[in-house]
Amino acid sequence: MYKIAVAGTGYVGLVAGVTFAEVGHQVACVDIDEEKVKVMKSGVSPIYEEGLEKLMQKNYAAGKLDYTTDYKTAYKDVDAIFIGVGTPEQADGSANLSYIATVARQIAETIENDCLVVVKSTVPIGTNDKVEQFIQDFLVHDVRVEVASNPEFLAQGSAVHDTLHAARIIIGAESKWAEDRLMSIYEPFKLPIVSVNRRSAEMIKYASNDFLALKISYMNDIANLCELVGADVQDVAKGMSFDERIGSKFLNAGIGFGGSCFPKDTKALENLARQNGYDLKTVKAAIDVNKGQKTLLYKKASKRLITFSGLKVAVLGLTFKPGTDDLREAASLENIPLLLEQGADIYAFDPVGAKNFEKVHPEGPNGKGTITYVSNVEQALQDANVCFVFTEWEEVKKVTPKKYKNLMRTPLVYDGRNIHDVLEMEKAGVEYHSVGRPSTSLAGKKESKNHDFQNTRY
Ligand SMILES: NC(=O)C1=CN([C@@H]2O[C@H](COP(=O)(O)OP(=O)(O)OC[C@H]3O[C@@H](n4cnc5c(N)ncnc54)[C@H](O)[C@@H]3O)[C@@H](O)[C@H]2O)C=CC1
Ligand SMILES: O=C(O)[C@H]1O[C@H](OP(=O)(O)OP(=O)(O)OC[C@H]2O[C@@H](n3ccc(=O)[nH]c3=O)[C@H](O)[C@@H]2O)[C@H](O)[C@@H](O)[C@@H]1O
Repeated sequence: MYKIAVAGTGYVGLVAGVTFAEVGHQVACVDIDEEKVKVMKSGVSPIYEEGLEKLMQKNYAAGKLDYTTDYKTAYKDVDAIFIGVGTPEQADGSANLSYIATVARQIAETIENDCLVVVKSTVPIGTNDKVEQFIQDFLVHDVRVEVASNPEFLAQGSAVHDTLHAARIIIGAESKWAEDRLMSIYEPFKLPIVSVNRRSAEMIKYASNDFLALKISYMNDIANLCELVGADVQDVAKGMSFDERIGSKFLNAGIGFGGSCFPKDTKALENLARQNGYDLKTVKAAIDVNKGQKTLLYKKASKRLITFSGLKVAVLGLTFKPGTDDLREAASLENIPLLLEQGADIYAFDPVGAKNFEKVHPEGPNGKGTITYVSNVEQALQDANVCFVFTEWEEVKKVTPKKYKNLMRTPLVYDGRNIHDVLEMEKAGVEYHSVGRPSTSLAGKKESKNHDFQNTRY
């Protein structure tokens, strides 16, 4: 059993702290947000993550887990401090490391024990070296302190499961002491561990996230071409997925990737490459494709409807993906202001994201149009002129073609997550547009009269 402190109780810090306690360590979760700490002490999770609240309550009651704003007491005599604070994007795309620096300074001035500092936040390559130097420079007591990298790979919506059943734990250490301590902290998880140097560990995180982002952008690029040449990207993805080298995951085309990480981590790596005089073309392309993808359906609908003024617009899904109440870089945040700007009356359904959306846009982003938050899909669809699907929540996936047809004033659906069957929608009389698939014939299919193949050599 180790005595551990975790700095930051966001998705990464809180889940790390709770799962460390669950496997037997003694954990203090530190945050600067007093309200958050109060909420957590009362047994309530400040974020929506399946299974998290239960584990919080269980380990808090067992005395293995505590929450505090008092970092001085929390850091003073622990074996390890995990840093899980944010590294948000700055205007030039680089990562903002000021939160990390603040914690490093607090650690340097506080620790009275030999301590391993572990950077869990996603940080540019070389940051761990700087954090270690910084702590050494400001160290008040004569203790041994080293920094190790331990990037996190959990996905929001399945954070607890992903942590307890992670595909691998990455450890980036520069000494046997640091490596051994981190390995034994993770020993009770019984998971595969890959131990490398700090810079490689930092790179593994960016390379993994950006590879996944690239995979999505690649499929979106192919989807856009599919539309032009009459192929169906879902069938294409299915055909590709049987090749084990490609795999079946992250092949879903749609209105692009959002969330707190892919958008910022692609930009941060591209920025880092630029700083080093290297043109990271593949990642740049992934960013570029994603930019165009987010408002693709809005643009299509604008062409079709000319204006949204006075129209009732059903919006299904606000969060960047299902299973989370997080809105960061969600497609809804780009599309809804455009719709409101044109005077649309939006009826938005999201099982958990509405409250957060309201916080960001309390009166509607631009003062034009209106936005009403409803508690079920039926209320959103009732008498709507057009519907946009932004998030593939189960409640949304379950909407039948008949329901669209019967509830909407005009059954016109723009699906950014490709969740419905094109033919079924057509049969029910719904005009259906998705990404990289043929639209229903009600939308007017283009017949190809192209005989160029006669001149093509294969
Ligand atoms: N959200 C995710 O799914 C994943 C995030 N990451 C990375 O982990 C890092 C953290 O991300 P999130 O957990 O999403 O961040 P978050 O923004 O949800 O949480 C950060 C927390 O740190 C607190 N904080 C700020 N300064 C502090 C200080 N000096 N002492 C203590 N607490 C402080 C904030 O009040 C906040 O509660 C980022 O680098 C991110 O890229 C990595 C994998 C997954
Ligand atoms: O570093 C991070 O923060 C995390 O980023 C992602 O996790 P997350 O952002 O929670 O969500 P994902 O499930 O990866 O989805 C990200 C975005 O990609 C989109 N996506 C995903 C898969 C797909 O096939 N198509 C697609 O458009 C989703 O709709 C969503 O907007 C990674 O999956 C995690 O491994 C990583 O730890």
